[in-house]
Amino acid sequence: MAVVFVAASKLPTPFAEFTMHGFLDEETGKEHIALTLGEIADGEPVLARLHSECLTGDALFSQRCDCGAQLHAALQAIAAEGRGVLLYLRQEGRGIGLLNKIRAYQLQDGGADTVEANELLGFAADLRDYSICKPMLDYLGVKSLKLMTNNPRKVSAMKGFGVLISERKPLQVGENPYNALYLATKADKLGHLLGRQHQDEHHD
Ligand SMILES: Nc1nc2c(ncn2[C@@H]2O[C@H](COP(=O)(O)OP(=O)(O)OP(=O)(O)O)[C@@H](O)[C@H]2O)c(=O)[nH]1
Ligand SMILES: [Zn+2]
Repeated sequence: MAVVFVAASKLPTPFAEFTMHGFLDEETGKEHIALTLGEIADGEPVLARLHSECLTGDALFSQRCDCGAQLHAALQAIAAEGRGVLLYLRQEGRGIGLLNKIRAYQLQDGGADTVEANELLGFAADLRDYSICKPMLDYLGVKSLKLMTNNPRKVSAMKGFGVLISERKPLQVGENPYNALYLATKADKLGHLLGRQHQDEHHD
């Protein structure tokens, strides 16, 4: 079982006209997408975002999280550079799925934080598996990333799969009164690098 390429098309957006590549994970049946811009298979580091699905933030303007603002900012940055890749990964709710995320939000409405809510539902805090990224990047010919993320787990996961990370670019956008506690919990319990002191990190 593998993640296989199925079809590609143009995807015009307000930011740029991307190429959209569709992939099927034959093991889970999940359908993932890569948006690409420019020449990315030349071996040079590629501006990249590995974005986990958040229907509420990405499509419904939710302010409970920072996902929509991060998606917007990442596409804008790729368009400004004229070159890059965004993998849109269908691992909603850090891998627990949309309906369980709503259950988790209900628990958070009652006072739990985002990690406690997952645990109360019997899930680990973060169930995402980034191994799906590797065959997608291989298909696209991308070998090295300038990765837009605050999440060190994404950096170490990619390195573990042999993908070079030339640079981590912080992506701190979309903070608001509704997601302040959520972002603080990500920093405290999930290791996200959200302090003001974090500058771009260069890796060898
Ligand atoms: N279980 C759960 N998932 C959430 C909650 N809030 C947001 N999410 C999910 O968290 C994920 C966030 O994905 P990303 O923005 O790609 O990843 P990240 O770990 O925040 O790292 P960054 O690259 O720094 O943004 C999405 O799958 C959201 O659906 C929550 O309260 N509970
Ligand atoms: Zn979100």
